[in-house]
Amino acid sequence: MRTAYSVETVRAAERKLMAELPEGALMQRAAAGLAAACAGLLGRTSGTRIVLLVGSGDNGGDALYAGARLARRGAAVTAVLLAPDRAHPGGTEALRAAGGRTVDGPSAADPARVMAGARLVLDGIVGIGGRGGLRPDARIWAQAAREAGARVVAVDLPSGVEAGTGEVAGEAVHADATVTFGTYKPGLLVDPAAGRAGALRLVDIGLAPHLPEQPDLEALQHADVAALLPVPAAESDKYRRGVVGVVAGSARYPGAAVLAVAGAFGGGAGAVRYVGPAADAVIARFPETLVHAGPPHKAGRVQAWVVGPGLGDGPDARRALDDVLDSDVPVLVDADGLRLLDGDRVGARRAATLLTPHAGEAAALLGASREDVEARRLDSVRRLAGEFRASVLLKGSTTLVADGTGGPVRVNPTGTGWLATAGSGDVLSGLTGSLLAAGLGVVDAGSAAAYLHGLAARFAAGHGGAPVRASQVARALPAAWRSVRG
Ligand SMILES: NC(=O)C1=CN([C@@H]2O[C@H](COP(=O)(O)OP(=O)(O)OC[C@H]3O[C@@H](n4cnc5c(N)ncnc54)[C@H](OP(=O)(O)O)[C@@H]3O)[C@@H](O)[C@H]2O)[C@@H](O)CC1
Ligand SMILES: [K+]
Repeated sequence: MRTAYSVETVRAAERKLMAELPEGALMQRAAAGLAAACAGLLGRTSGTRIVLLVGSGDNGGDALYAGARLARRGAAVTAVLLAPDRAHPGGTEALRAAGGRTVDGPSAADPARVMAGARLVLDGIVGIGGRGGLRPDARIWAQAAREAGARVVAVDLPSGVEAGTGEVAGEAVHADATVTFGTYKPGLLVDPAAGRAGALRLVDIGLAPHLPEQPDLEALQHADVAALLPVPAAESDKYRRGVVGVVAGSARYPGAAVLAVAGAFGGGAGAVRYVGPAADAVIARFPETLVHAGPPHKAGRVQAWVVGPGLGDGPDARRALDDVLDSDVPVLVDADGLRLLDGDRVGARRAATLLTPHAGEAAALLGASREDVEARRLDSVRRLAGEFRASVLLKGSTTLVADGTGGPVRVNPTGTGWLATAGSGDVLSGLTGSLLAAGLGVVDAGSAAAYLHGLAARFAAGHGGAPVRASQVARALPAAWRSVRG
């Protein structure tokens, strides 16, 4: 599991750790890890041109000390000091002593000339002390770095992103890799900031013992998902494996029912009950489905419900939604179900409720704009969970799952742009419902399902990548299970 902590928590842990260590030791640990990562990336340091972009804080100090280490290995290192009179004094001295040179950033006439021939640029403009996007001087240098074709390695964070939230208020560095210290920060895992970070590398500086047990953010990895997935034992029957009920589809959108049921089978439910007007289409594709035409509560035993995909917004849809919300088993509400949702009814439920909006649906629920939700994903998912007193899975490039009780938010690392296709959300809803029916908690079910779903899309897109349809994502779910369990 990858975990991330807020900036305040990181600062508090750093203070405790620093109190145990000699002055400057922590920065040396960071710089040593950073220099080693850069040397690894370059392969050869001797004679290699490296440019450091150095801001006014300790982030610039890390870059300068790492630059000094690389200069001692034979690299030709130039530090561009963006605030020359406030650049880290010890770091500047160490770099010069190692044979590196410094350039006054704001008064340099031609950034392109400074960058010429650089294979690596270290972004030490700003780290966890940053606020807002890149300032104009920094922007010019970040742009010159990209135009020079150098690999950009961000120190701790890509400069210009909000470390604690993943927001990007203005311009930010686009890094090929980020070397971060002590722990991941939310901005490295949540978009839009995560999309600027490139490949992540964590350098151990001894911070872990000083961090609280509960992180702010968690990202599952293969082994975590494998441990969550239900595997049938010899004595399992369909109820032990979980029966999931799917209330989805309409005369107009029968396909949504088929895709949600496909997802439900892909989640390993012992049985899938379908309730709604698209039974013929469902049976034609999945003859093993148990179909029912009456109200959901008369459908037979169900251990979790999925309601909403392609449901439409007529009176039948509303009745079916309310019927399911009156049940005492976990309920996942998606798509049209979210448009019809009665917040009081959700708040009054005793069993768990999981809302699974995409950004547009989340915006409607929050009375915000879609752009706002996309720009502030972490804040949006937490607000939704708080307002509806429910768990929320916010779909998108970095899908988030919040439980509404202030526990860690889960962020999905397997997402892919290929998933932005009609019907892929229907597959996810069925898949998640299946895991709920098997007895997983809402956050575990949502995050494990998002993980498998992303992986399945990647497998369906294949090596190199090709467009996929939602039904292909569902078909690739067994491969995703095998990959995780193997
Ligand atoms: N603490 C530790 O133990 C360890 C910390 N470590 C390292 O220290 C980093 C944190 O260092 P930090 O606290 O000095 O802050 P930092 O991020 O360098 O920037 C602060 C300065 O930037 C400025 N600034 C603000 N916004 C800006 C913007 N948008 N664009 C441009 N400039 C902007 C602002 O200046 P001002 O607003 O006054 O002009 C402020 O003074 C951390 O990320 C890690 O790399 C490691 O060595 C491990 C041990
Ligand atoms: K940085």
